[in-house]
This record gives sequence, C-alpha cells and structure tokens, in this order.
Amino acid sequence: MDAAWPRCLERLEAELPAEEVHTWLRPLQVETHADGLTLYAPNEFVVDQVREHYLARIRELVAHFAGAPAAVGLAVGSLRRSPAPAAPGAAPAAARASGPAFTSNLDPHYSFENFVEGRSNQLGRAAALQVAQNPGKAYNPLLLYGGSGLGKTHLMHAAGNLMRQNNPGMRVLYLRSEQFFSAMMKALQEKSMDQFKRQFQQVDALLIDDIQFFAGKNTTQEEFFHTFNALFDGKQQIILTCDRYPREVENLETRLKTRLTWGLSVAIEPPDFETRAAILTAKAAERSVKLPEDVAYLIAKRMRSNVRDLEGALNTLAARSNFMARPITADFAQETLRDLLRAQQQAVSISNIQKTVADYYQLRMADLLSKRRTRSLARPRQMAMALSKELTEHSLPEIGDAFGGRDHTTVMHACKVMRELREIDGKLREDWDKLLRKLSE
Ligand SMILES: Nc1ncnc2c1ncn2[C@@H]1O[C@H](COP(=O)(O)OP(=O)(O)OP(=O)(O)O)[C@@H](O)[C@H]1O
Repeated sequence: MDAAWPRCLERLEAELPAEEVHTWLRPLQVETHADGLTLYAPNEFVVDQVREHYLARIRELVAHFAGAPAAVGLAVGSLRRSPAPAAPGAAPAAARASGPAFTSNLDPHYSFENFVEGRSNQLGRAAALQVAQNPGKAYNPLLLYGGSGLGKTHLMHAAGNLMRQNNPGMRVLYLRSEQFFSAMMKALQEKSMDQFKRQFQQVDALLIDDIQFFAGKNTTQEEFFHTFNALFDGKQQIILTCDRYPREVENLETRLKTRLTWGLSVAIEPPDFETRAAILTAKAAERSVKLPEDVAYLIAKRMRSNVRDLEGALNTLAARSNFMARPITADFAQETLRDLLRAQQQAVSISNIQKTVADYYQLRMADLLSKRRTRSLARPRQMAMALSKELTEHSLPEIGDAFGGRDHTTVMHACKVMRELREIDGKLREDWDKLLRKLSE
C-alpha cells in the first residue's frame, strides 16, 4: 500500500497538466492503512476540488497499484511529524492526523516574532499586525506590494496565523493567485460556478498572494471582483500582495485596480544593510547555525537584492560547513559563495552608479564628472563616489580614476562627508536610501 500513492501521483502527472498536479495533488499528505489510504488536504477548498475532479481517478489508480480493492479517504488535516530528525536509535516519529474542520493553507512557520523589522518593512509589518488584531475593521483590504522575496508572503501568513491564534474558530483562507485561477477555470468548464462562489462566502478572511498574476486574465478578474465585493460588503478581511503597485500592473481592469487600493496599500522595500545583517543573524539562530558577526556583515554588504537570496546564501553556507565539518569564517564564506557574490557584484558598476545619480539629480554626466565645484554638482558627485565605495569592490584610487582622475583622498573625503551628513540631514539620507534602492533592484 505504501508504494501505491507515489505511483498514483506519477501516473497522474502523466495524465494531467503539471499546474493541476502542483496546485491540488502535490500538497496532499497521505496516511496509509492496511486496507487503503487517507489523503489530507490543507483546507476544505482543496478537499472540494480534489473530490470533484480527481478522487474517482485516484481511487481507480490506487486500487490498480495496490493490486487489491482499496479504500481512499479524503479529509482536511495534516500529518504532523516531529520537526527534528529522529536521534539515532530513536523510534520513528509518530505521524498522526489532526486539524480542525477548517484549516487554512497557512504556513505556521511564518509569524510576527520571526519577522525582522527594519525601516524598509516597518509600515507593512505594523499594518499587517493591526489587521490581524482587528480583522475586517482596521484596513480593508490590506495590500502589501513590492519586489520579489522581500517578505510579503511572510507577513500575510503571519497575519493569518495571528488571527487564528486570537480566534481559533476563524476561517482564514490563503490562496496563491494561481490556485484561485485554476479552481475557477475548472468550475467554469464544469459549470459549477455557484459552488465555487459559495466556498468564499464561508471564509472570514481571504488572503490572496501575487495578484499581478491576474493581469490579462479577464474572466478571473471579473470573478475576483465579485468575490472581493461580496467579502468586502460582509466585512470579511481581505489581504492581498502584488509585486508592484496595482495601478502599475498592465492589463488589470481599472475598476479592479481602484478596488484593490481602497483600503491601505503599503510598500515593502528592500532591506537596508543593518536589516539584512539582522535577518541573517536571526535566521542563523533559528537554524542553530554558528554565523560570526563579521560573516553576517560580509554577506549583508555584498548581497543587496532580496531576503530570499540572503536565506539561500545562509543555507548554502550551513550545508557546506556541515558537510565539510568546517566552521563558517569570512574566508570560508568568500570561498563558498564566490559565484553568488560575484553575480551580485556585477549587477552594479561605477558607471551605472554615475548614470543613476546624474538622472536622479537631473544632471548631465559630463557635469557630474567635471572639475567644477559648485555645490549643486559637488554633493551629487560625493554621493556617487560614496555609493561606488558602498556598492562596488573597487578601491579608492580606482573610484577616483573613474571620476575624472581624482585623487583617492578626495573619494575618502566624500565617503566621510556623506556618512556625517546622513546622520544630520534627513533629505540627504532619503536621497541616499532611494539611490541605494534603485541600484539594488
Ligand atoms: N524581515 C524579514 N524577516 C525575516 N524573514 C524574512 C523577512 N523578509 C523576508 N523574509 C524571508 O524571506 C523569504 C522570502 O520572503 P517572502 O516569500 O515573504 O517574499 P515575497 O515578498 O512574498 O516574494 P514573492 O513576491 O516572490 O512571493 C521567506 O523565507 C521569508 O521568511
């Protein structure tokens, strides 16, 4: 019986579009019994989809591969396994089915406690927390938007988990936009739209991730628009994420764009250096990885794109250190992450920085690089030099050369001035942050 489900999945993969298997069947957890098996789905929504579209075929295949009649049950729940690997000699971790009647697709790992706060995500975190504490009342909908891997999904799950923690009976449903889309397409094909719509009337909070996916999909937008309105009228909480401000998403209906931004829309920005280092330190502690401070700084300095990449770097380091039984040091990190760090470094060059700074201050490149010392040129020039030191691996003399053959002490002075001004001049600090962000995209 144990082998029946993997073989059944394999066969279904050959028979069905990959997207369907990925969306509905892969997330199922299986518990085998002597005379059959039970499939556990993360929530009722998935149970309905599986029952309606796949269960009959699953039953046929399981019986076929088991070589005998087999009972296949389907229920909401999950198989809880002991999170730590079993110690040598210990009995296998007991697996058991659990879960209330409505679970939510929420990942319990994501919480506010393990979300590191920084200037870049402070507002988003505060808004998500407010919403979780006053669902349907604080801001509706809450829209979190920003680039990939910056923590939008994390905050969304954290809000959902907190709602359920405060009120265990609350029905919170998390869906990726693809899941909404694919369930709707099925319902349309099979003329079961009424049932599709009813599922949403039962939820207290609906969390939809990555709504930019709806762009160009007109029927989905129409349906989502109605679902949205019904929930909104019923004061059910809606939380959405998008990879940019919805008004900037092409091929999204205007009335939907307007609705999406009715409540509160908050940008999640790429984390600054301190936050990146704090995230690395926190993730390392969570995983019991010994990450010295200088290594956290090294990675945080060099990897500026997003948190997912930071996590990837940490995982790579931890795995290699484990495997080679070597401690994580700065040298070890340089050696292990060489390619990754180089790829990040290539993304920004001095000329790239000069161009971005010139555009930002609406100057001509020739003026920025000229010897003229008027204040309106000197500050942007110092800004560009300091950014070059911060963002590239070039030496002071190399940077000086790239700025019309200036001496390395001029570059050093520019870095010092910028550091001091950032402490006391709010406008300049804002310029610095904006430019850093632009250059780190
Ligand atoms: N401030 C933070 N503190 C701790 N972990 C974070 C933080 N920001 C992001 N992460 C982690 O980074 C990873 C990527 O974040 P997440 O999946 O939430 O990104 P996203 O913005 O939803 O990206 P996408 O749009 O690509 O889905 C997750 O593992 C998340 O836990």
